[in-house]
Amino acid sequence: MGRRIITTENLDEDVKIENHLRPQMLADYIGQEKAKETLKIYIEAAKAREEPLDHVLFYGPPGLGKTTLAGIIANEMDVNLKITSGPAIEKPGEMAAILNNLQEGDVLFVDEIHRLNRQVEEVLYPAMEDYAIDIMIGKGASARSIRLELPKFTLVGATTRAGMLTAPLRDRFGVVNRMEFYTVEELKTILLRSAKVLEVGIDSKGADALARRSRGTPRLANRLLKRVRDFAQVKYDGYITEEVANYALDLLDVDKEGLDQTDRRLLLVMIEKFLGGPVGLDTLAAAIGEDAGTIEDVYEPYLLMNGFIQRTPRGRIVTDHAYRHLGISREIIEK
Ligand SMILES: Nc1ncnc2c1ncn2[C@@H]1O[C@H](COP(=O)(O)OP(=O)(O)OP(=O)(O)O)[C@@H](O)[C@H]1O
Ligand SMILES: [Mg+2]
Repeated sequence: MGRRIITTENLDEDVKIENHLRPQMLADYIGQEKAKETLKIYIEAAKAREEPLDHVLFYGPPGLGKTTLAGIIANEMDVNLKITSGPAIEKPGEMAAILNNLQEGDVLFVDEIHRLNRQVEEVLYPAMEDYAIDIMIGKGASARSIRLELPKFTLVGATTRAGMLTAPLRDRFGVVNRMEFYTVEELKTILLRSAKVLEVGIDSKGADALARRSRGTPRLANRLLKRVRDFAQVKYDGYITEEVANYALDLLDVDKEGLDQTDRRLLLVMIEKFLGGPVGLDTLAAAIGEDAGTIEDVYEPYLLMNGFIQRTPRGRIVTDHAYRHLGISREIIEK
């Protein structure tokens, strides 16, 4: 499959622009009102008690601002941010070393935390609960375990797959936040702010057109902005209006509802091969040649939220809204 512009995964080109587009403080962070509200209270309370913030877990689809929030927590608490990820840590000793090098109050951000292996994860249990790790000394019969005290720290975990976290790990987070898709209004605000940072001219209707096609996801909004900017520069006089935005987005094959080719192909396969469903996740995954987990975490949430598909006990079904959007008549298919 070709690279999707609409993919919400982190592409290399994003990393460059993302870092200076990331809001640094809570007040600049748009949307996610519920998460923001809770964090604000916990941060204030922790600061007043001069204690580290309780461990925080963020979960939800990619590109909704989990990493950004981890950075903001560190900034608001005025402490260091250390970043690692589940797949990056292979041995318990590596995790122990990272923990042992933290300073009092630091934030340790563990991205893709559901991908930690079991032994590494077990190091986190006493670390999170008692700020201590148990280390084995010696070998064989003389082996014994000693307890090493750690500085008090805050673990911030992020995952796209909350269902894959083990219960003991999940239970050790004091604050658990689900990330929501952003509204068009929120995305518009983010886009106007990003345009300012990138020094791109854009009017309100241009921002609106981009926001509508960003799949509720700030990362995509910023990426589309960048693509459309290039386009405006070459084809128009560098200014993004509604017309420029729509023209560029049509060329990029992102439709009015923010669906790209992969989304549409998923719906079409469901309609053409499975008469609109119900079809099971694994069957669907095999039919379009994608991993079932990727469909579930990356493609499906947006399609579900916007009523293109529904989940039933017997599998996924395509809705009337999707048929209308694709311009396909249900009757013709069902004959
Ligand atoms: N609330 C927000 N306000 C403004 N910009 C945002 C906001 N949330 C995210 N962004 C922008 O979107 C980009 C992606 O956000 P971020 O990297 O935090 O997502 P993520 O949830 O960590 O994604 P992943 O699951 O792929 O790691 C960032 O560069 C940031 O500029
Ligand atoms: Mg991230």
